[in-house]
Amino acid sequence: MKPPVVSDVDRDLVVNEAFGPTFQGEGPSTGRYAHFIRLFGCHLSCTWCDTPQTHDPARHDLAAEQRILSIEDILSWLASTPADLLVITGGEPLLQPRALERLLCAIRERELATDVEIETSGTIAPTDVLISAVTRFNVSPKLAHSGLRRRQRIRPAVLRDLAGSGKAVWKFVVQQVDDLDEVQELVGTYGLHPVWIMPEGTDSSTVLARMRLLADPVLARRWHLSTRLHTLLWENSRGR
Ligand SMILES: Nc1nc2[nH]cc(C(=O)O)c2c(=O)[nH]1
Ligand code: SF4
Ligand SMILES: [Mg+2]
Repeated sequence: MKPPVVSDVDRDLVVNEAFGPTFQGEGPSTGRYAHFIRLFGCHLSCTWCDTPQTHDPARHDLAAEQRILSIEDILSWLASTPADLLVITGGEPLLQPRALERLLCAIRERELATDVEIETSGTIAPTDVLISAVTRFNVSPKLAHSGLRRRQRIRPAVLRDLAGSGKAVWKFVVQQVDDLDEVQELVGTYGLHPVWIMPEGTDSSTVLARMRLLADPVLARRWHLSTRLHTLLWENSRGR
């Protein structure tokens, strides 16, 4: 079966799931009451991807995983379930910039969320409208263990744009202590700040074990440590 095409039409978003309330599980806002929109589609293919249902036709029936939602549909959902923090994730949300701009501007106008965060891989530059409409980009540049070639995962101009936006935090997914040297190289080369280290893992025992290994080495580098709160609480459940 041919995979569905993600198009950037202005009035609709191609969505995998919308869910909440739950807690933001990752990064600086961990523990905040939050609603999520998971957009469909990703141009990358990390070996350990935890959301292959957004883009991988070898593992999922993509036609069954995608929903076309109009911006009005999403606004009505938010109006009926007041959001403090709205998190837009994926997949790669920045593949649908125009519709996202319209959504975020309408959310601002109607005051349907206090804060909006976008989770992104740091390989697609955000538009100026998106930069002004979001509270923060949680950017996760991928390391070598993602299995991607360096030129696929590290886009210097995009990293510089995001760093220059003043709205990016850098959340690196790490498997082992040695990965921190690779993070250090990227941080130094592109001037990335602030740095959050998050363990890779989709079950609570892996997340906890890796956090314990990473804690002291992360402190020694004066970086921040993120858990994956939703994984500790609910393992790999969908819609959490
Ligand atoms: N609770 C919760 N927090 C999250 N933070 C980032 C997520 C993601 O999938 O990008 C995520 C997620 O899937 N669930
Ligand atoms: S960038 Fe994110 S959604 Fe895309 S393959 Fe990597 S982990 Fe999965
Ligand atoms: Mg996730």
